[in-house]
Amino acid sequence: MDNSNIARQEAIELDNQDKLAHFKQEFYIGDETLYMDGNSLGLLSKRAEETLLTSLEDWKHHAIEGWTDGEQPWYYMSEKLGEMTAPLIGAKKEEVINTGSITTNLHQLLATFFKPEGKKTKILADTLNFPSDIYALKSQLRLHGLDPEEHLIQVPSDDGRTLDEDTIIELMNNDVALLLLPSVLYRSGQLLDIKKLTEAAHEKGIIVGFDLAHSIGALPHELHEWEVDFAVWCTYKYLNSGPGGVGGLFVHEKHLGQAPGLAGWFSSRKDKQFDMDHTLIPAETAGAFQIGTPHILSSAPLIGSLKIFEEAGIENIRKKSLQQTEFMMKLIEQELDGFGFTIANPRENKRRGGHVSLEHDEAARICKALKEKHIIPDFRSPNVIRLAPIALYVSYEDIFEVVMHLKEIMEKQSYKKFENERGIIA
Ligand SMILES: Cc1ncc(COP(=O)(O)O)c(C=O)c1O
Ligand SMILES: Nc1ccccc1C(=O)C[C@H](N)C(=O)O
Repeated sequence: MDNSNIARQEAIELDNQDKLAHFKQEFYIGDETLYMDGNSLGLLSKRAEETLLTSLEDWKHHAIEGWTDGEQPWYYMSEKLGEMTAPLIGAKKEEVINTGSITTNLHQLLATFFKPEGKKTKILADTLNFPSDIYALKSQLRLHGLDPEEHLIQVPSDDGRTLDEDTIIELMNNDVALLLLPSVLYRSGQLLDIKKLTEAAHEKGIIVGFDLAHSIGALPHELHEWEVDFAVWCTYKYLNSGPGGVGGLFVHEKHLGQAPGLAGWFSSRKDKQFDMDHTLIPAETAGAFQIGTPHILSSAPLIGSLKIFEEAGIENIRKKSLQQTEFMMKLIEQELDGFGFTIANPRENKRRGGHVSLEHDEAARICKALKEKHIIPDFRSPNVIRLAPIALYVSYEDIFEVVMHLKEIMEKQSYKKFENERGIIA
């Protein structure tokens, strides 16, 4: 048997031993498709579909009464989802609420926690974070009358892929009021040491926020114990809530009880909200950081989806995800040697998230060639192919197939018939 046949055999054996394998049947995907893009948009599960349909039924049968009656009362849905999400991030249920999007939640929490005072007026972030977070930071600085050129410090990267925690810590000086970082970097998949960074920042009196977009649902967190001040995330990636699915936020217990920077009537204590008083009495939970009416139809699928996480267990998901990405990297090294690929994510388990980051000069058109073969990766400019074998619905055999198709594309140079440019949505 040649090496690729040995690898196929290994994939089949790993699938046979896999205790999470049965979850794959719960997700919708074309028979021919090998979906590697669950880190951008997760797949629809039957359970998410069911809980969305339940909310439609509640609307159909209860109309306005659906806020309190019906199977999934809308008035409490964001809190219920917060409670279901808490175990995925190591939080108490009061510390979590399902609301907004990453960017709007970030605005809310910056409006609440960024309080420039005296010399402490700067925000520390990095040069590799997703642009939306940086736009939010700059606009919040401007709202305070501060010039981002001077007040936003962005930690540089030596290799353009990863960040060095010690360099970040060196930049935590007494001028810094707030630190915002991604837990996992969206391009390279590097997982930062949240605990170490939080401890170091707190020693300098810096408020710490994390963007969990690329880690929630992929790996466990201990936000309460690590004393992270706040966190934001989306639910449409690893949590499979659907396009535009409502996001979430975490505020540490020690900050609960304070008024939200951006208030609205859904920031209210639930029993007080309909008093319609013009003085806000904020919820004593993370619910206080909601603003307006919750987007029920974009929240309901998450109920079903999170039930799958409750059953599967985030520790088991992480274990499988690490084994799958390891298997994928091993195959890439074995089968794609000499074709010009670089594995850009860190190799140690404790420094990587749920996707493999492959760099290639022809990445944009290699992605197009993969899509022609019904393999869905994503491309991130200028040269990254992201491949995310999602533990809940990708098998080891799927991973084997993806790498073998990639090999064929490179051998036949079939990518050359495409332009090496990104599409409108990369
Ligand atoms: C790290 C990160 N932050 C922020 C965003 C933007 O989030 P949203 O559009 O939900 O505000 C994304 C992806 O869309 C992301 O990957
Ligand atoms: N929200 C989206 C809407 C349309 C297309 C992609 C996205 C993404 O989420 C991209 C993702 N944040 C990324 O890591 O690149």
